[in-house]
Amino acid sequence: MSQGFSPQLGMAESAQAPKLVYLVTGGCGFLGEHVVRMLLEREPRLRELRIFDLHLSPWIEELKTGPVQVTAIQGDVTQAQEVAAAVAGAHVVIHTAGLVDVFGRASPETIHKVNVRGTQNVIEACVQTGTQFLVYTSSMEVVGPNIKGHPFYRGNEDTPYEAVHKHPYPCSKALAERLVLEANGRKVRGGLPLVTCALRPTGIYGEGHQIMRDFYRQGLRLGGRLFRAIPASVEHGRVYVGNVAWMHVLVARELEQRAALIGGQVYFCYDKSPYKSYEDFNMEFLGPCGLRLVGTRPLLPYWLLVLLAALNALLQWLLRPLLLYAPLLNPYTLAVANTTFTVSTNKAQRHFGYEPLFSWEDSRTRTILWVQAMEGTAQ
Ligand SMILES: NC(=O)C1=CN([C@@H]2O[C@H](COP(=O)(O)OP(=O)(O)OC[C@H]3O[C@@H](n4cnc5c(N)ncnc54)[C@H](O)[C@@H]3O)[C@@H](O)[C@H]2O)C=CC1
Ligand SMILES: C[C@@H](CO)CCC[C@@H](C)[C@H]1CC[C@H]2[C@@H]3[C@H](O)CC4=CC(=O)CC[C@]4(C)[C@H]3CC[C@]12C
Repeated sequence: MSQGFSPQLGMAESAQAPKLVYLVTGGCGFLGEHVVRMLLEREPRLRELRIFDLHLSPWIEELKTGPVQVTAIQGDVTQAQEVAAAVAGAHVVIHTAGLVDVFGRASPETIHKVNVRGTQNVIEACVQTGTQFLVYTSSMEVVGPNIKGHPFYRGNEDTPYEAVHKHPYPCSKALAERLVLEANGRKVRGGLPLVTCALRPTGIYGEGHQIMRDFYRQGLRLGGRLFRAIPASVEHGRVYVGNVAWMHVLVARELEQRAALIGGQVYFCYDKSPYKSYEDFNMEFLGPCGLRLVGTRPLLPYWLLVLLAALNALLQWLLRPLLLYAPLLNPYTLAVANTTFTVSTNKAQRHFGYEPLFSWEDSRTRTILWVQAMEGTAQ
């Protein structure tokens, strides 16, 4: 049961009638929306695009006027039947849906259920319905930073690193990634092998990034200032959302032709974004929007930040019966922000010809324009 998926876009093939059906889970999320739009722009063989999400966004309606059939499916990845119904007949699944929570908003059980069991449901749906190609959005968090705070400096997919986690989010992403990679080669309905791979973005930024929005609003509340908490020397890997989306589209396109090479592999998502600390990187966008980062060195000593983070965790636990207290600073986010983790690799280029679609200058400009368009700029 070959589904006629030919990733090499030869002239003859691209001129053929579009026939592929793609499913994007989490297609209304920050990354998912960019993947959806990128597919519509850059996958000429697309006949139908299914967008599966717990919460459907109104912008989907605008996409329905184009030549590709856009099907919105409100559903829950934790419900195996809903997933199987959405996957049936799809050639490719891009599984970006996930619960991204490092602030203690959701319980560890819920994070596990959505990220691990949800991924298991997607895999089983592919097997049952005969869908052969699965791209999973993993995360740098699968590798690190680890609980020991070891730096990962310009590492690649083969760099040795002790990946030990305790927090529910990285634990769930690591388990889910393992499930996806182990499923590579399983026979799907019809007898062909499932081909899977996992993409590991570092911290994604760009239009629609909720945490950037939060920092911007916090800066406005503080009179146009943010206060440095992390030393400028701690490098944190970042990658532009458009390039992450492009990597998903490209690897999905290449999965059949290069199944032996790509199947069962992991790829960090990378581009030409500069290596900087989390806060200095954010200032690349927030600075031109009128915010200022106060201090060349952290204003508070590290031990005090550790204490404040622990206090926040305690308050979260104490207040839980009454209200949800989930500030940005907690022991986990402090450890991640304060540990160098950057990647330097060309594996995606070698395996499936990935080059960033957006230069650093473009990525920066697009993100600045998005921040400026937010209500009440600080200028
Ligand atoms: N934001 C980041 O910096 C990074 C994100 N990632 C991964 O990228 C993926 C997308 O993340 P973001 O776009 O940032 O998050 P997001 O929260 O903006 O998007 C996730 C989407 O999944 C949907 N979703 C959640 N639970 C669901 C369920 N039970 N059933 C169906 N849909 C469900 C949400 O409604 C949302 O639209 C996630 O898998 C995340 O782990 C990886 C590395 C970095
Ligand atoms: C100490 C604070 C002072 O300003 C700064 C706190 C920043 C944190 C909220 C972020 C620092 C690093 C971020 C994480 C990182 O980019 C890797 C991630 C990968 C994912 O898969 C999901 C998101 C995240 C965990 C991201 C979350 C926010 C930070 C911890």
